[in-house]
Amino acid sequence: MSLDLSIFQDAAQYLRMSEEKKMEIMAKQIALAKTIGGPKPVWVPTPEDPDLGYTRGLWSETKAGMAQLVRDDNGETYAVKEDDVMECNPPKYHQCEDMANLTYLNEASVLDVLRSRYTEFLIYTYSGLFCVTVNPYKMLPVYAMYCIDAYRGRKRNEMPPHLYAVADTAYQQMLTYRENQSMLITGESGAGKTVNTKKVIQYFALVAAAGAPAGKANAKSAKDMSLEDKIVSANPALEAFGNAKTTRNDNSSRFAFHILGFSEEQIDGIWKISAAILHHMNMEFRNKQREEQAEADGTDNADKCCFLLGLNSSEFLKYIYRQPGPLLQGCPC
Ligand SMILES: Nc1ncnc2c1ncn2[C@@H]1O[C@H](COP(=O)(O)OP(=O)(O)OP(=O)(O)O)[C@@H](O)[C@H]1O
Repeated sequence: MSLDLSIFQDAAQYLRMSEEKKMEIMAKQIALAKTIGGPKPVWVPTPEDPDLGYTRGLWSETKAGMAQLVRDDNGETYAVKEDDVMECNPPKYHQCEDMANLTYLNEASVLDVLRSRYTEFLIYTYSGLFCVTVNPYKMLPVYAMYCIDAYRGRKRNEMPPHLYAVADTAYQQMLTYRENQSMLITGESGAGKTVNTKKVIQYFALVAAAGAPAGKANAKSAKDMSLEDKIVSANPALEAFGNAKTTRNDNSSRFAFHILGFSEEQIDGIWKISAAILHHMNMEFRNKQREEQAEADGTDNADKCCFLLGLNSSEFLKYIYRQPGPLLQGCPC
């Protein structure tokens, strides 16, 4: 029996294609495949368009071990070693939810599945145990409370791919086997690791709180809620100090420490140290011949840095930047 997508409300279209849409796409794919018993449908590299990577074509013939691939779009022939030919998958695997099921698991087919799903904003796709996520750069309603409810305690293979299914599997296994579980979230800068990590933490916080035994749940609710708040808030607080601006992700975060139980004095100290490091990084030095003779320029960055750290700035400069030999030798700080 197919899953009733109405449980996902607004999020349904971002999680699984409707049966009508699937049929429509399948018909198009069958038309593209077109050559049952004829030349094999294959992926042809598109060197003129590296972003596209591959386009559809047919394996027309083989000459001296080189397969002659003819592109569907412009009829050009491209020769590749026979062993390197990447065959297209049967139409039923187009936009499939688990790439481990592909008949031909090759780079072009993986890219095709991910790209074609992404154009429909189906951002989660399984590859066996892995869940591949493509950053949508817009908030989809797939993290709503009703989605969390829908994935809770359900079998992974009966639900559309989602990070929550992976999180739920880990949670259920932890309860069943009484063993710690790990999730690896990896990807390039800006891929969405932080956002997805936060969603996982949120999932655990909500599911674990909801799963507390009746009676106990009420008695402990205020305490549990503050624990949830602490768990969800811990990541951004770490993020604020651990993050850096990259060419792909500004990821700047500003989040307040009170929830995590830091005292006013500790918070003040953290801001002072952070500001001191920033001023220190902004210090410039007049170029003397030898590095150890460098002098701070006329800006007040050194003064600000030392004020924040409670140091005497002339002593600081003298010992850190002008003293020959080991840097911190004799430093009064
Ligand atoms: N699932 C998502 N839905 C909506 N937007 C997202 C999603 N994932 C990522 N983004 C967007 O992409 C931006 C970058 O994502 P994120 O900070 O999670 O990347 P990252 O992999 O942690 O990067 P870095 O390695 O640089 O820390 C986010 O600030 C957010 O705007």
